[in-house]
Amino acid sequence: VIGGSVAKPNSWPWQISLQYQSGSSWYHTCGGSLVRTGWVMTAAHCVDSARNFRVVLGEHDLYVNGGTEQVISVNQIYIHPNWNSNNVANGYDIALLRLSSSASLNSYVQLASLPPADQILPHNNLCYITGWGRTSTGGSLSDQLKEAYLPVVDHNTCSSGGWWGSTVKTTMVCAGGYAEAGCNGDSGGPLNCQVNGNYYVHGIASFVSGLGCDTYQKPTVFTRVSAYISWMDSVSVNH
Ligand SMILES: C[C@H](NC(=O)[C@H](CCCC[NH3+])NC(=O)C(F)(F)F)C(=O)Nc1ccc(C(F)(F)F)cc1
Repeated sequence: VIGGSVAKPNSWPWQISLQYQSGSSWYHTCGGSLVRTGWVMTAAHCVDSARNFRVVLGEHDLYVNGGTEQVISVNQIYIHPNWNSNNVANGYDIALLRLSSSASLNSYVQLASLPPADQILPHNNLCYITGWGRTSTGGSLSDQLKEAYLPVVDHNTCSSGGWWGSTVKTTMVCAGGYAEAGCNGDSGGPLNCQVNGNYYVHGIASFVSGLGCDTYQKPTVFTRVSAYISWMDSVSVNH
């Protein structure tokens, strides 16, 4: 996350750290959201490599054991069937991870609220991106979970010339500020949007400009969660 600030610990209790194993160590690679006690929602591009993954719930500082963490291995990965790893502009950058055991819900670990199917937020709707991603383009990951104010940029604006143009589809949500953005390592994490006083996960961090995470008129692009409610229901009810 570029800009913003360090979040109050566990103030986004559905946020998870998706980690992969290399040798005997584990590394943060993406964010995600706990959507059922046994299911995590993340980006397809985070899990389309043949790696061993685990999720860490109740996490704040990646390098400090705060005593609130729950580490659970990933049993099964369900990537959207239309996802094409060579074309993130196509969309479908969404995956569901089946956990090997259920998370214990408490004040540090809670389920995300998902929006109703097909809900579209208005321009400038209040949202926050959260994640442990790079804090500057090419910089290092954040040790502690960060949050940044990222108001919605409506599709009309986001898909216009000089902005993302036709790269952005209606199955995506754009959000951005002038100095705030998602960056590598925030992928898969939530865009937390306030609707009638409650926070809902409306986006899954998908991509930023290859020219830099906070490039002018290239707001962070998220998978629009409300476009995939029925797909998620069909996966979880059948597995
Ligand atoms: C370097 C930059 N990285 C990203 O945007 C990465 C992974 C994107 C998946 C692509 N396999 N995503 C992020 O950093 C995220 F946090 F914003 F989600 C990138 O690849 N950007 C990018 C790629 C393709 C396209 C386009 F859709 F145009 F093909 C636009 C931007």
